[in-house]
Amino acid sequence: MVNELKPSDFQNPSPGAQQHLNVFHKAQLDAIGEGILSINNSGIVVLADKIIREALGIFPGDDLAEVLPKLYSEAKLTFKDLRRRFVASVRKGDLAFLVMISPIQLGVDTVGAICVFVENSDLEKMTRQMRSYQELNKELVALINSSHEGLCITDAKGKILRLNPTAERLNDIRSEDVIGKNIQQLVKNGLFEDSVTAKAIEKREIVNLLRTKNGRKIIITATPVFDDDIELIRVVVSYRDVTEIDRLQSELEKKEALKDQFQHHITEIQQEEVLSDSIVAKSQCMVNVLKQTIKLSKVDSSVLILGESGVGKGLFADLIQQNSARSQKPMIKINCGAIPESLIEAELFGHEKGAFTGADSAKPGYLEMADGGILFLDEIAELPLSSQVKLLRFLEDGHSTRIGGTKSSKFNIRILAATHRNLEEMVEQGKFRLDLFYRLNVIPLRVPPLRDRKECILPLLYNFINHFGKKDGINKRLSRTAIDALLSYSYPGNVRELMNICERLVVMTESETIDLNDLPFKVVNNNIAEINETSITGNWSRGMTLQHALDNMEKAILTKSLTLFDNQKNIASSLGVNPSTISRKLIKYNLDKI
Ligand SMILES: Nc1ncnc2c1ncn2[C@@H]1O[C@H](COP(=O)(O)OP(=O)(O)OP(=O)(O)O)[C@@H](O)[C@H]1O
Repeated sequence: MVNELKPSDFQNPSPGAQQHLNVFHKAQLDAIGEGILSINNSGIVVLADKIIREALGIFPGDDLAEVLPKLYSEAKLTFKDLRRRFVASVRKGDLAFLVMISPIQLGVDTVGAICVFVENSDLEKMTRQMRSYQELNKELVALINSSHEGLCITDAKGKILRLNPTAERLNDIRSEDVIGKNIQQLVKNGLFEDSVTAKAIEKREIVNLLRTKNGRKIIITATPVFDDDIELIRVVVSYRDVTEIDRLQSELEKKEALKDQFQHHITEIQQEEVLSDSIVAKSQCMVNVLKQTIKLSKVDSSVLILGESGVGKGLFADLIQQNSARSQKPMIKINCGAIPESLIEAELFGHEKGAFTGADSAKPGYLEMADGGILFLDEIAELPLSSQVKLLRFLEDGHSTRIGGTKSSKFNIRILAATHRNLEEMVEQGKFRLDLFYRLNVIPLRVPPLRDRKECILPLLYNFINHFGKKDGINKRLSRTAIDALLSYSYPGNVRELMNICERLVVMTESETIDLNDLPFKVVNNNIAEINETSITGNWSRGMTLQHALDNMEKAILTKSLTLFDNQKNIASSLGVNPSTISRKLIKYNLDKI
């Protein structure tokens, strides 16, 4: 072996120089740090570096087909197609390698192959990670590109990195014209309309903007993205076209408004039907109560109907039932004041056979009978306290047990209650349970007394005179003076009293016209009685003579009568004196000029 190589040894080495060169080659191979192995085209190992020898135990002269058959079969493919190829996971014992096979050619002939082994455990992990990153990237690109929202991604300085097709369309630009360019510069050049990215970069926070372009409303949102060290790395700008949403929203609003209008019409039609039908309501306050009633019919809450006796509370309960979803189901009415206290619970909750003396057979209660429908508790204030507790229990959980029974049953009932009493006052006095009051008073409905809705009186009069006239086949009419007197009356018994007066007048009046004289005494004298009451206490005082007090009273009566009646004849008839007396007294009190 020669100690030093001469330049000519590299062209045409002598055997000694060749030996010297081989040492270099071997050392170079070993120094690379990867396993390197070469085979001839029969698969016999020609060269094997230190790693191959020591780690894999493969030496020159070994048959690769025997020591690494998988690698050999891949090498054979390389002999054929002369392509470099990678073989993952070539294993020997515990070791795994990634091997790159490259052909060795001498002129046009393939004389063998060289295999470079790279230890694979870390590489394999990295390759797997890389593959999953690649897949993730593909997913991300697919996601971005298929998004209906426009997306533009820039780096921390505003350089555009990516733009999806929606963003291209909404901004009227092409990716190839803008990618790699700075967004602020593009904005300056008028190519891009976006002032949010710069702001998001500057403020390092999300920035929103509403832009209208070509009749389309677009919400632009720039969201800064930070790395783990809170360094700004990207800005994601989204473009959301809200034109369609806006249009749908306004369409929805229009539809809602239309629906409300229809609903309103339906309610009005229902109200008209109701008004022309069973309930006479002329004054505004009564019309309002009717409207409220129609509305609350549609919900399923308990209603407490309040109002003086005879105002029509029962009628309103009927109206709620007729207009409710339970109209086809029973409405059971109980007058709590009309049932003896000892029987009320048995009536309400029912009883089993033999539950008490006289209970010869089992009987369902009103609650059972009203199941699915409505229970109307009229005169609820008259319900005894003991029964109030039981009713409350039922209202709380919908369960009820017959008296003498053990099985409780659940009923679905809407409760309506009515009273002419002041329940709040009764609660204060301990006569009515506060908890029951709250349960019943979910929706209070107050029916005004007739004196507070004077416009209703005349229609009610006509309604009942016609009604009773038709019933008896009699056609009656009211004289002007009779109407005046009936309009002035205070009706403490409300509509019920008015109705009774009408029935009496139709039946009792002989002539076709009902006149003042036909009216009941209380109606004719109603106003005089009112005057009397205030006059006696108001006009008489100590030291005043009886004659003086009587004169004062007479003058007050005449003054009031003049406002109530058209002429002296009617005043005389109303006060039961001669017209000449009235004329004389009017002169006496200087009232004849009025
Ligand atoms: N607005 C109205 N139009 C027509 N009839 C009415 C009207 N209001 C009441 N009535 C009639 O007057 C009568 C008395 O009405 P209702 O019995 O409903 O009064 P109420 O307030 O329940 O009285 P109570 O508190 O005494 O039970 C009924 O015959 C009813 O039909």
